[in-house]
Amino acid sequence: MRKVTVAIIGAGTAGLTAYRAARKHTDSILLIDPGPLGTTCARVGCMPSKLLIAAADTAWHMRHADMFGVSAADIQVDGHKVMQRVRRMRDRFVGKVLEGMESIPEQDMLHKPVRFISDHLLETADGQLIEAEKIVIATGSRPAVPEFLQKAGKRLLLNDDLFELDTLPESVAVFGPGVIGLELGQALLRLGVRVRMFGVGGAVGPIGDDEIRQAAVQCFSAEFPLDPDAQVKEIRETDRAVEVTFIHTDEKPLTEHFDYLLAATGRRPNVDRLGLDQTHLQLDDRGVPVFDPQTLQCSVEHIFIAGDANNHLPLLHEAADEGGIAGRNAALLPDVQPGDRTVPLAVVFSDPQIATIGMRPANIHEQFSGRFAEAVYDFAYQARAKVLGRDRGLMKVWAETGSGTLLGAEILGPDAEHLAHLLAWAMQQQLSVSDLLAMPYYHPVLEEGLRSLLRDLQTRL
Ligand SMILES: Cc1cc2nc3c(=O)[nH]c(=O)nc-3n(C[C@H](O)[C@H](O)[C@H](O)COP(=O)(O)OP(=O)(O)OC[C@H]3O[C@@H](n4cnc5c(N)ncnc54)[C@H](O)[C@@H]3O)c2cc1C
Ligand SMILES: NC(=O)c1ccc[n+]([C@@H]2O[C@H](COP(=O)([O-])OP(=O)(O)OC[C@H]3O[C@@H](n4cnc5c(N)ncnc54)[C@H](O)[C@@H]3O)[C@@H](O)[C@H]2O)c1
Repeated sequence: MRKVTVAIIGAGTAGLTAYRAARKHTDSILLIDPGPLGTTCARVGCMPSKLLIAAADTAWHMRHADMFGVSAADIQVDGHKVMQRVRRMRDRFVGKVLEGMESIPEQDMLHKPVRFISDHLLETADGQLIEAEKIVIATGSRPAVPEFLQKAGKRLLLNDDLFELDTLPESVAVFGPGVIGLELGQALLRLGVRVRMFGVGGAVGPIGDDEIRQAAVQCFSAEFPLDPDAQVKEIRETDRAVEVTFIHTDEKPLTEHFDYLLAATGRRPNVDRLGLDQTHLQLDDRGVPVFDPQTLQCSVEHIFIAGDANNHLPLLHEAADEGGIAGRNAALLPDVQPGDRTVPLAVVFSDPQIATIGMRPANIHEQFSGRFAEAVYDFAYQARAKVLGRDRGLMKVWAETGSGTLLGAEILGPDAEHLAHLLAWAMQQQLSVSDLLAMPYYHPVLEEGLRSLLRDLQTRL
């Protein structure tokens, strides 16, 4: 039996940062992962999706060049070349991660999946035992595919599969207008793929505010058929397609055929195959260990959980931050300290982009009832957005009455990624509306739209 001070299960973003943080305090450490290595973000997540979107944006701008009096005639999208670049660049990003892992001594790694057989004991499939004083779970997540979508058979695509396609398909039915569905579905559409998007319950992306959600539905459905609350009657795999029967706007059933069905219906943490029932860990109703988001410590004091595995904030920068906190706390147990968590920030790389910053609207309504004000801004009136031909979307900011402290914001609009950072950084510094209004604003820039919103918000405080 191998005995170690710290075992880290999963060598993705969270696991690797946990390893580096723990390694500062102990040499007795084991990083366990059967692979494929290289992180979800670089292999099948953030990076290949952004590469596909970059190609799609280029095609879209060329197609819309006419509005500026510029003609880009005969635009061709070469599906093979698009996918080749996605994979070539993706492989570089993965290569960088693997290169970074070369500094990890081979004796610190175990390339096998493990399960718990007790609070301190892990076992590989071939019976190898590892006794660990402290354990960090960092096993990530995988797509959650509802049973009825499985009827698409071999025409069912997950994000992992999409990037392996040799060329672009002719048509794709996208299930789930969440973050992945919007990003990949819109990118495919802009590359010339026929896309129809189906949702449930009306949700679009991570948007919490109803007015912004409705604006998003309007915006996206002007570009492709999107039903955020679809009634899908049947999914069937045929010899040459996947057949989707759904209730159309005229209340009649309609059947359409697609090359593929892309399931983007959410992700589930990889904790169900870890043998957690063999431990004393307290689990929530989804089977995820209950944990403290500040320290990442679970109910069994020597076990920590970081990254997508805890399903708290399944984003790259959060996985990295959590890995660092969990690795440090595991190594130094019982000296467990709350780590620095940053203001919540999420960006969807659709067009228009979507961003959520700080507290969610529902929480603001609950926790600041009668003590907050909000203001909304329509990008249709924004000079810079009009110049760029990208004047679609809404932005909302919430602030506490009296103090004027910024509480949260949601943006559907051009370059939301940058405005979102500005707001997140301001919130992290606990700036107020008047603090932000005292900042310089150039002309003509998108930030002037934020200033108009803040002036309006100031009058409501
Ligand atoms: C299509 C897509 C696009 C995305 N885009 C963005 C984006 O633009 N921005 C952003 O912030 N986030 C994005 N994300 C989310 C981001 O990729 C994840 O939040 C992040 O990669 C999670 O890191 P992690 O370390 O928790 O998991 P991972 O990187 O998945 O690492 C988990 C590791 O655990 C290993 N493992 C699993 N089970 C076991 C076991 N039993 N034993 C040992 N090892 C095991 C796996 O092999 C894997 O290496 C995207 C995700 C997807 C799917
Ligand atoms: N830009 C980014 O930061 C980025 C990009 C991609 C993924 N991610 C991360 O990955 C996570 C997972 O992304 P995701 O898009 O899979 O999940 P998600 O939770 O964002 O969206 C899932 C969507 O599927 C819908 N849905 C569920 N069941 C359905 C069904 N049967 N039919 C139709 N629709 C259904 C949900 O209502 C929701 O709108 C995100 O929450 C995010 O944390 C981040």
